[in-house]
Amino acid sequence: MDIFRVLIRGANVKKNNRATPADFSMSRTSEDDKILPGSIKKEANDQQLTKELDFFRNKRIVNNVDSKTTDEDQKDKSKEITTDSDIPPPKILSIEDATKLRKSYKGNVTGEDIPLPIGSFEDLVTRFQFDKRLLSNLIDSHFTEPTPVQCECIPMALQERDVLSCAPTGSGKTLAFLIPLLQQIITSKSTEGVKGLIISPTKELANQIFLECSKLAHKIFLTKKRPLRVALLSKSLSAKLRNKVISEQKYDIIISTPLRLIDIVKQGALDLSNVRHLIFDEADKLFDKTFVEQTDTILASCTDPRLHKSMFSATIPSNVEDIAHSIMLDPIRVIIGHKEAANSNIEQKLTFCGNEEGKLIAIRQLIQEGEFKPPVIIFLESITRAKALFHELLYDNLNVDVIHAERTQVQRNKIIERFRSGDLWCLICTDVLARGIDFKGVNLVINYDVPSSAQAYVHRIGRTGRGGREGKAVTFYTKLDTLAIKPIINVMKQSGCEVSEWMESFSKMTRKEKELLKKGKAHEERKQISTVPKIIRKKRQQKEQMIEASKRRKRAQAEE
Ligand SMILES: Nc1ncnc2c1ncn2[C@@H]1O[C@H](COP(=O)(O)OP(=O)(O)OP(=O)(O)O)[C@@H](O)[C@H]1O
Repeated sequence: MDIFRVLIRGANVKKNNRATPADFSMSRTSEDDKILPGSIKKEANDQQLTKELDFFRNKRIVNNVDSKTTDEDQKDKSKEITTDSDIPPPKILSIEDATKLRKSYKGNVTGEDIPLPIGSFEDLVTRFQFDKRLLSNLIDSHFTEPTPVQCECIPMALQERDVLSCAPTGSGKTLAFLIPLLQQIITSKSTEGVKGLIISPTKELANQIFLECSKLAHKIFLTKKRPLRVALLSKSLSAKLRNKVISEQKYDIIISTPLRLIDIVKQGALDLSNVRHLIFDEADKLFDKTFVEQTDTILASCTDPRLHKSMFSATIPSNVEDIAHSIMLDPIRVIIGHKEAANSNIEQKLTFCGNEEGKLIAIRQLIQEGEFKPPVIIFLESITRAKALFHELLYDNLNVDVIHAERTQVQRNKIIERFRSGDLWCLICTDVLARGIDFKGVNLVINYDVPSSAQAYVHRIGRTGRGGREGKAVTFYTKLDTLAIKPIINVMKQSGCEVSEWMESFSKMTRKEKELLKKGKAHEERKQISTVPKIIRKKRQQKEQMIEASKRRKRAQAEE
C-alpha cells in the first residue's frame, strides 16, 4: 500500500480565499467542510451564496426543497409575460448600474459604444421588443436569469455588433449567442434562405447546439404557416440538399462542422449569400492551424456585406484575438473572469504517478478510496491509448466505454446517450469530447495523460463544474511530463488555486521550453498502457478476435 501512496503522492491544491474570476459561482471551500457539521454547512453555504456570487442565479431553483413549487413558479412566470404591463422596468438603466453589475461578475468589456448589459431576461422585452414566445420558451426551459456572459453578449448581438467573447467553461455561452440569433431571425424581414450560421469544431457539439436551439425555437412561427426552422447539417441532410429532395430555402439557421459545410457549399447545394449572422463556437479551435483554412473558406462564402460575426470560447489566445480584430468590424471584447483560467468551481489536483504503471495503480487507488465517483470522464492523448485503457478498465469490471474518432457516429451518439442517462458511469475519450460538450453532473475528470496545452487543459476539465455545480479534476503526470505540466500549474494559479512554493518556481518556463511546447514536443513517446504481462495480453487479444469472428459468422448466417 505504501508504494501506492508514493506513486500517487501529488500536489493537492485548494482554492484560496482570494476572490477569483468565477467565484460568483456556487463555490465552497474545503475548510468549511472540515469545520461545519452537515446542516450548518448547508445553511452557511446558502448564506454565502449572495446574489452576486450566484453565477446562475439559480439559488431559488436548486435550493428550493419543494420542486413542485419551483415548477409552479416557472409556470406563473411564463404566464406573467402575456401582457406588456406585466414586464417590470429594466434593471440596468445607467452606466453606473452597468459598472456595478460588471464588477460583481468580474466582467471586462472593451470597445466603442458598448451597450448596457441586461439585468434580467425581462429587460429584453422593454429594451428590444423581445419576442414573448421566445421568452416563454426560455422560462419553460428553466432559464430564468441570464448568466454574466449572457447579460453582456445578448444586447450586443441584438444591436448587430461583432463580438469576441471569452467566458469560463459551463457558463452559458451557447445561450449567449442563440438567444439574440433567434430574436434576429424572428424580426428579420426576409423569410427565405439561411440567415444564421453556427460553426462548431465537432459533430457532437454541433448536435448539442442544434438540440438547444430547437428547444428555444419550439412553436415559433415567422408567418402564419411558416415555423422558424433550424437544421443540423448531418450526412443525410447534406445528401437531401444535394439531390434537391429538400430546398435549402427551407431553413433559417444551420449548424455545422466546417468540412461538411464547405463540401455542400462547393457542390452548389447550399447558398450562404443571405447569411447575416455567423457564429464561431470554440473560436480559438476554429482559427488554429487545423481549421483555419476551412474557416477562411466559410468566411469567403458568406458574402452579405452586412454580415455580423461572433466568436465564443473559454480560451482566446492573443493570436486568435489578432485574427478576430482583422476580420471583425469594431468588435466588442467581452472577458468574464480571467482569460485562460479554468472555472473556479473545479477543484484541481496534480498526481505524480512515477511511470505508466503508476497511472493504472492511481486509478485503482481512486476507486479504492471512494474518490472515483461516477459519472467520470477520463481523457487520453491518443486513440491507441484510449482503447488500451478501455480494455484495462473493462477487465476491472468497471462500467466503462470509449469514444474516439475511429468509432462510428452511431456508436458515439449511443455512448453519449448512455452516459447522459446514467447508464454508463465512466467515459474514456480523446480530445474529441474535450470542448463544449455539456454533461451536467460529471463529478470527476481525470487527465490520464497531461493535455498538450493550457487551453486543452481548461476545456477538458471544464466538462465538470458546469452550470453552477462543483467538480473535481485530477491530472496524472510522470517523469516524462515535467515540461508539459508547467502550463497546467499556471492555469491553476490563474484559477485561484493555492499553489505550493515548489510548484510556483517549477512552473517558470524558459524560452526554449516554450518553443518545445509550441512544437508539441513536451515529452517522449509514452510506454504502452498495461499492467498485464505480454503473454496474457496476447491471449486476451486472441480471445477477443475469436469472439469478433464468431459474431461476424452469426451475422452472416442471419443475413442469408
Ligand atoms: N441562464 C441560465 N440559467 C440556468 N442555466 C443555464 C443558463 N444558461 C446556460 N445554462 C446551462 O448551463 C450549462 C452550461 O452552458 P453551456 O453549455 O452554454 O456552457 P459554455 O459556456 O458554452 O461551456 P463550454 O465552454 O464548455 O462550451 C448548460 O447545461 C446550460 O443549459
